[in-house]
Amino acid sequence: MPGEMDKPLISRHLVDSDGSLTEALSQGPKVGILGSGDFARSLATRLVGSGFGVVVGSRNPKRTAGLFPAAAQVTFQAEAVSSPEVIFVAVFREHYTSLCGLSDQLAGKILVDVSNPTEQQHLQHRQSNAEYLASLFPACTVVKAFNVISAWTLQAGPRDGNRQVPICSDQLEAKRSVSEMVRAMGFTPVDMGSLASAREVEAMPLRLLPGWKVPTLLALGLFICFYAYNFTRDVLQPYVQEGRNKFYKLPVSVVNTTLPCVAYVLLSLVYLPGVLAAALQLHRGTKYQRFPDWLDHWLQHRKQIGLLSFFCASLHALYSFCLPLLRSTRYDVVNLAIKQVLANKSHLWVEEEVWRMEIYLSLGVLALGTLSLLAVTSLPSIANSLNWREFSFFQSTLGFVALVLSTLHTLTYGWTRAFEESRYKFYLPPTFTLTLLVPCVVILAKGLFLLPCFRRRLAKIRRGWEKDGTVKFMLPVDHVLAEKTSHV
Ligand SMILES: Cc1cc2nc3c(=O)[nH]c(=O)nc-3n(C[C@H](O)[C@H](O)[C@H](O)COP(=O)(O)OP(=O)(O)OC[C@H]3O[C@@H](n4cnc5c(N)ncnc54)[C@H](O)[C@@H]3O)c2cc1C
Ligand SMILES: NC(=O)C1=CN([C@@H]2O[C@H](COP(=O)(O)OP(=O)(O)OC[C@H]3O[C@@H](n4cnc5c(N)ncnc54)[C@H](OP(=O)(O)O)[C@@H]3O)[C@@H](O)[C@H]2O)C=CC1
Ligand code: HEM
Ligand SMILES: [Cu+2]
Ligand SMILES: [Fe+3]
Repeated sequence: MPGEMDKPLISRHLVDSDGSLTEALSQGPKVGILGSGDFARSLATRLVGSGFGVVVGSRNPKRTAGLFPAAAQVTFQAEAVSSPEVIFVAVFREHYTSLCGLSDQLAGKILVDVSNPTEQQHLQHRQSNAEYLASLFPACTVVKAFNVISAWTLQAGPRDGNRQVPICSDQLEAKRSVSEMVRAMGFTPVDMGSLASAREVEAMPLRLLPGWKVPTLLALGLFICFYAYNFTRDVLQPYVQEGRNKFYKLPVSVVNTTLPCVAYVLLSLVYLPGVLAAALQLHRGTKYQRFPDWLDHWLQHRKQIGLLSFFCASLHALYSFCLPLLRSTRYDVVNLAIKQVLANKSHLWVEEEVWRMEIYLSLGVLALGTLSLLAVTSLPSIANSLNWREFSFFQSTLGFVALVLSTLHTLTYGWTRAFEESRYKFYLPPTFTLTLLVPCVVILAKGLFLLPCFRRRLAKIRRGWEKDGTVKFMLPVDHVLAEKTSHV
């Protein structure tokens, strides 16, 4: 649509000194909106605020006019669609057919489909809402846009909501015009290709934190298992075997021996797939073979698993700082002091215990500090400012350091407890011993891969070297060429 659409959609001149927007708007090309609901109102507000001329088409303009900004014109649908080239269809899919009476006036115009299907509709319809609209108005060009932006973000502006607006259409020109509008409204257009991808764009708002489901279920599962184990050892066993009531431990103490174990196991599960991947590449002698699906999926969920580990470790640190505040801790301290006095002992000081505590707490703090660096670098705005070597340094190298520090923290906390019979309750070993297996495998394997023979081979493989040397690619056999070159 040359001419009208060539002009920038938004007239760049500033509004008049008296701030009256209406004159400014009359010059810029008008934008039409069909529908007068929540989305239409927010869209009109944003468009007016971005300097566009807006005309709203409603079945009942009298009733709805008062809801729109003064600068927007609210009239009947037929009148609203006569002049604008771009018209937003802010009605639900089930009401598209009610617009068919406007087909003649709409012919040749750009219709922007902003609709979202419900989960159930999305599964029920094979055709996306946008493609359905295009089938009802074959003389129009349909562009899918703005469906992932809520009416609130549209109204408030992109500062506190999602800024990206996925756009798709079969007509490049139409996509360009709408992209310009998107930018003028302060959002960022993301080209999603042809209208065939409208279904994928309509699925976006239906997803809830993709990629977090499996890691969250894993963390929850680990928490339940470790909590049950600690409850059995720390509460049930004293109750059953010694008649001592330790149920008061449930809210804090048992949680603070469960959370660290979850954090620590999750952290090791972040680095285990990398080790398995490296072992596979060494074994196959190439990087040009896909990892098995389960490993691929695991590698793609490391960020979520890592952040959940950091979350649990942070809660564990907070709980640990609260331990001295517990009433039970105070009673224990006073009772211990009385016992000391009654036993006529003055000086309670176990050098080894003092050192043990000093060391494992300090290691815990260092481990958490290192993990927070990883958490910070996984924020998109920070990650985008790092090159892949810097990102890998933080995520891979520092991540491994955090794993080693957490292991030392756990070992020094455990100290010799794993070898003291009294620590076994119902014959169950101290909880920290269960957490050590996976991290130690990862640390040993990573240590192994640092040996020059493995490190050099891995580096070669990652630069494209292959074990059996020949890189298999076949040139088309050309007999004449073969003839000519055979006696070279
Ligand atoms: C708090 C926290 C936040 C995290 N945030 C993120 C995040 O934002 N994004 C993220 O991805 N992870 C994140 N992680 C997970 C983890 O830190 C990273 O995935 C890290 O890169 C894993 O490093 P690695 O050494 O295990 O494996 P990698 O260095 O990723 O390598 C894994 C395997 O892939 C193969 N490989 C690696 N490089 C190459 C190459 N150049 N060519 C061919 N094959 C190669 C090798 O087999 C290697 O062993 C986070 C973890 C934590 C604890
Ligand atoms: N609300 C939001 O945050 C978002 C909404 N959207 C999409 O925007 C579109 C509109 O949503 P929303 O504004 O919330 O919905 P509303 O119900 O608030 O408004 C829909 C409008 O459609 C018109 N309409 C209602 N019933 C009929 C009918 N039977 N026949 C013809 N037209 C009818 C009405 O306008 P009138 O009476 O003036 O003709 C009504 O104002 C939907 O497709 C939605 O998926 C997309 C992203 C976010
Ligand atoms: C500021 C940081 C930290 C502090 C102050 C801290 C403190 C503590 C304390 C006080 C205990 C003993 C808990 C109890 O018996 O009640 C403990 C145990 C433990 N901590 Fe930490 N810790 C920190 C960070 C971490 C991190 C980052 C990890 C691993 C990701 C971790 C993993 C563990 C484990 C596995 C145990 C043993 C739990 C058990 O088996 O009972 N800690 N820590
Ligand atoms: Cu649908
Ligand atoms: Fe997944």
